[in-house]
Amino acid sequence: MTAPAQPALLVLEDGRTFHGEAYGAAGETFGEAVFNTGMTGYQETLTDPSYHRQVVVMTAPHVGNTGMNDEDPESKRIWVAGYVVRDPARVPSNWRSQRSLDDELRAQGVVGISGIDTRALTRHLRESGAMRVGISTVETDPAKLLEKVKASAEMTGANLSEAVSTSETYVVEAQGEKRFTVAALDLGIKDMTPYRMSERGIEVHVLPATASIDDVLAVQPDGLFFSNGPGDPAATTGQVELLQEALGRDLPYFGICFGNQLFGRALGFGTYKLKYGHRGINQPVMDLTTRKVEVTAHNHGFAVDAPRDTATETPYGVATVSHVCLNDDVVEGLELRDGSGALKSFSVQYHPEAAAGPHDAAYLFDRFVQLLEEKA
Ligand SMILES: NC(=O)CC[C@H](N)C(=O)O
Repeated sequence: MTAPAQPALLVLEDGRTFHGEAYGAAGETFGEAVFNTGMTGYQETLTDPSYHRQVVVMTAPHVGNTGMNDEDPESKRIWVAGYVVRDPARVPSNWRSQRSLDDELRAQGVVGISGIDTRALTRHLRESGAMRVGISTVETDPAKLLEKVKASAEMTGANLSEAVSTSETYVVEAQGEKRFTVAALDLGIKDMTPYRMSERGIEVHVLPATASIDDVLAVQPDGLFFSNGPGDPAATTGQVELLQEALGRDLPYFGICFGNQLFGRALGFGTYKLKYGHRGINQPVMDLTTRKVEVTAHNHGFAVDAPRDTATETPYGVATVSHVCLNDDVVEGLELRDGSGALKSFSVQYHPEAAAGPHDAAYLFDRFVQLLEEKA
């Protein structure tokens, strides 16, 4: 006999209400409701710091089947503010599983809800756009929960990277012979990213989000990297100025996701909020130089506003859009070249570290190494 399920309530900012069952920790939570279409990789999703303050709805109908292990997390904790699933696995089954997802959510105090028609919820978010949401196992009155949702923090204008960043610098050593040193600003970095660099002979110094240009130069870097991270790129100023100083000193730069948005801002472009964002592991992106299409992992709710077909003169060189998403033509990559056409810096909006996701975009780490080689 299993204990009767505890009811839980989900209320969206526009009043749409779903009734489900408590999943993970009991309690109440608020955040921006977003959906992720990945059929695998829930452990990487949960521990991706970019999901800070977001309630993630999984479109995969059955979640938790392979349990949780100590190898796959992308950071030290679960960052999602809440978790919405349709049908959780009652018994995880995988040779690597160490505990159940339900137990892990509970141990980390993450409030979730199950038994939700996640298809209906996702269609609603697609039609009406990402919005605030509340989940509660204690409030039974939707109107009262709605009031709290409306009083909760918005994602637009939120500056969150410092809240998730490391407080101390740490070093990820190069595997094999050390070839280069890179200063990586942790705006919410996923562990796989420095790992992908270390595999290529890069010693990665992961710096706090508050690092100054002097902190960056102190590690005598061959290149600079800005990671993914939560929040609104338009609400970030210090890191944009840091990047501009580095570009002014001709330091080669590579950025991923938030690092692409801040690169865009450093080059003078704006950013804007997408209606419901891209979150999943099968998003088609075209490299506009080679016209090759790659299938990629995404997690972004904002994007860079830059012209597709014309180059833009900036104080640091000539900037162009290098990649676009084939679903909606959103900018997925930027390049900066000097007057002779040589690559100086670049960034992508998607996730070449691919945790979780396909490895089509791994070449971008090789491109960074090539850039460091050319500069050496
Ligand atoms: N993964 C990321 O770096 C996300 C960047 C930004 N917070 C966005 O939602 O667009």
